[in-house]
Amino acid sequence: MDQSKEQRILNSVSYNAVKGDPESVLDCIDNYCSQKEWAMNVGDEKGVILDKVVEEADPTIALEFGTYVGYSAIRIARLLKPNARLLTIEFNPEFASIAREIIEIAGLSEKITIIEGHSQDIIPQLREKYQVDKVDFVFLDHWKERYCPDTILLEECGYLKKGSILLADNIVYPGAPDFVKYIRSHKSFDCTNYPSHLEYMKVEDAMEKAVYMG
Ligand SMILES: Cn1cnc(CNC(=O)c2cc(-c3ccc(F)cc3)cc(O)c2O)c1
Ligand SMILES: [Mg+2]
Repeated sequence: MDQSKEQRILNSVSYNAVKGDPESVLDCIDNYCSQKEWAMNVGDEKGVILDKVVEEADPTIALEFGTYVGYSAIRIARLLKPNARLLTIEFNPEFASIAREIIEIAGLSEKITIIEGHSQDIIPQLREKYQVDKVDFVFLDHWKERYCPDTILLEECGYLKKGSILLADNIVYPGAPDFVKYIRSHKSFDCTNYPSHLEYMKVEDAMEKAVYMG
């Protein structure tokens, strides 16, 4: 059977990246996806915005929706302090298994837990099953129509604390209009928009940061 695009990305990382070096894994994926096959990684341009917000948050517990092949999980985890960890949720089992291998090549398997399943099912389990009390940083990069309901669910489950930082990808393209309307009109969130471009393309996109004010 023909290999998937995601399998071809793994092949490229496995062949070209330096084992244990997250930067070389990121560079390999960015080179492959800008020169060979486009893929929906946050990419190098929006990746710099992600880096800056992660450094601002300096999270102990980080949460990601939409692992895909693990590019943003590596971007986040490479910046985490020694005892900090990232939980990343992916519904597609093929993506999750490719991400597990790419994260292993980056040498970040100890800092990253991949949880397979649908976000709305997993969020209520984070406290009991994954010992999560509060989340310090959340990266939303999964199905765009899930951004809003999952943010509401995080708040309802009590995982957000004063200063928790949410960062959402693809605010312009593919877009998440209900999330933007909700978060910008919610009194407990302080929002900032970061104009950028769709990964590996000259198409306009943006990221939205929302700080929970308690
Ligand atoms: C199937 N699936 C598993 N995870 C997801 C969630 N991610 C996205 O949907 C997503 C899509 C695009 C995109 C797709 C087509 C296009 F023409 C332009 C942009 C870009 C992104 O950065 C994304 O995060 C979808
Ligand atoms: Mg995205």
